Amino acid sequence: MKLLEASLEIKANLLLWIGVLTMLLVIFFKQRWKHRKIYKFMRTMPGPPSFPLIGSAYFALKITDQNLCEVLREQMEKYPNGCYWIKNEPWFITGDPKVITALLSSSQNIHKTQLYDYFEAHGSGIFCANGDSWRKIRKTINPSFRTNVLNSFGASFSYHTKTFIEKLNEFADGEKMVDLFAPVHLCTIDFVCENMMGCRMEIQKRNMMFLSTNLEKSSEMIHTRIFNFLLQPDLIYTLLGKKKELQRLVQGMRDLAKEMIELRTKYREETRLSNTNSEIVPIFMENLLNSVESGVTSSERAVDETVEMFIAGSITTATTAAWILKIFAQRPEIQERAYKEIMEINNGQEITLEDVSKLTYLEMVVKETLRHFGIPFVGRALVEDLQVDEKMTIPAGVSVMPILFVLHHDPAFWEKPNEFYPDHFSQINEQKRPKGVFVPFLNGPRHCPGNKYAYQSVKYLIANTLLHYEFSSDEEAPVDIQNANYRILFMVWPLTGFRAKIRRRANSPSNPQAG
Ligand code: HEM
Repeated sequence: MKLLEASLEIKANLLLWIGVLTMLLVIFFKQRWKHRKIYKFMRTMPGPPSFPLIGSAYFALKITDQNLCEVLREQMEKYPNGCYWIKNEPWFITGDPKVITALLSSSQNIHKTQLYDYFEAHGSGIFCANGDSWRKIRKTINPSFRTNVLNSFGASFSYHTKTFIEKLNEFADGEKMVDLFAPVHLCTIDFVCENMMGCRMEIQKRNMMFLSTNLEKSSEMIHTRIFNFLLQPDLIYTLLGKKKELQRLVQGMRDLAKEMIELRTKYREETRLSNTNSEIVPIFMENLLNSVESGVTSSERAVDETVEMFIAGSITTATTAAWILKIFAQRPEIQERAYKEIMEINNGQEITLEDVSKLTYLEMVVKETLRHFGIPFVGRALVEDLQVDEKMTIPAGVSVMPILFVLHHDPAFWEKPNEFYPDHFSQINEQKRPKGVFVPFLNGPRHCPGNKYAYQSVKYLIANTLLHYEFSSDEEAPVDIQNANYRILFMVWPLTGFRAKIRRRANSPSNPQAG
């Protein structure tokens, strides 16, 4: 009897196991069938070998804070259009202009990949938003970047640049190598606070250095997490105390955002009460507060949007301007040509916002800086099949990572891909180059709305600074720019910092000894 019971139990167990196994197989094959297009695409395209559980993510194990560009470059050389299984997700990593152009011009494939979720530590605003939430906020902010609004920033640029020029005098002994990033960043923060938020916060005069150093640290932590799978689970991140540290670093920016929202709200109320009919320029904060008043945006979300605009508008322009000063210091012939152009505009007097469009050589320098050191890659999760050409369609469900630094160094389009050579952007060379191979601000529906503002503010700051100071360096200019190591903090950063020696020009307009 006991024997019979035992045999029945074994049979029942066996049946149970067969049932479970069949169910798992059904789920597995259903998934494979549902995603058959993805599996087929991933099989047919080249890519590194993939292993159970980790897929092909093992290549990321070599990544440190300082060699990300190098590792990606290595991978791209092996697989220029490469398929990777990363944590069970299909990725297509590419520097191919055809794929990048098709992706950026798609009106449907504008979803950011999951990697952007880590940026929510800074705020859940437009940068990470998708779907309707993104559409609503993008519609709200677009008018803030129209030409008439941008043209109204002249007085603010002039005021804060004068403060910057005064501050730089502290370091202008012509001897010491000084890291220029924080002073430049405080100035671009002052620009953004006044031009985007309508608040003169005097960040430079109040020496609010922590805003720059904290943003540098928090951005570094977020970028490290993106490429370190061990740090990705929330539980581990919290237990290691990193979540708390990030919150602490971001707090100062959130407090500043709240302060600016309060100030601008008060200003709007006072303007309404005083019944003045003066026209209010629709800067970013005006549009945002209108959207809060009409119930489209919540007050909490308005803080997130303010923080994100603060970051997007300040750290990118500061990185670009600081790179340019570093390059001037290492390449006196480029500095001299830019200086000559600036001197010819107003005979050595202040460059105004209207003058900025005449600075064609300086614009070439800005573009060449963005070609080498701009945002190195972006990511989009396809929600619809992406037809690249008659031979290639990337199926929905794949995440695509366009590597802009590979596109921007493709020898097919650049005469001296690895050199700093502003003439890549001479009128003739620009006309020869196909569209879509230089996209530091992307193209299409999700392009950077701040592109014109970025050129305007960087050119304004550099031109007026160069009238007063000359830069030099102890560091040699690298011969092969692309094959060096860099950090990534939104954009590409030098490992040695943005260091240069500063000397006040004898004929500087504010030099008491100037003739
Ligand atoms: C040299 C300076 C800049 C560069 C190279 C740059 C580049 C970019 C790029 C590549 C993106 C797309 C990022 C992605 O999809 O992952 C982007 C987005 C964005 N940028 Fe810029 N940017 C610069 C300056 C600015 C400025 C000055 C502002 C505002 C004042 C700004 C505001 C934004 C915003 C709000 C987004 C998100 C747009 C959206 O998702 O719809 N950027 N930027």
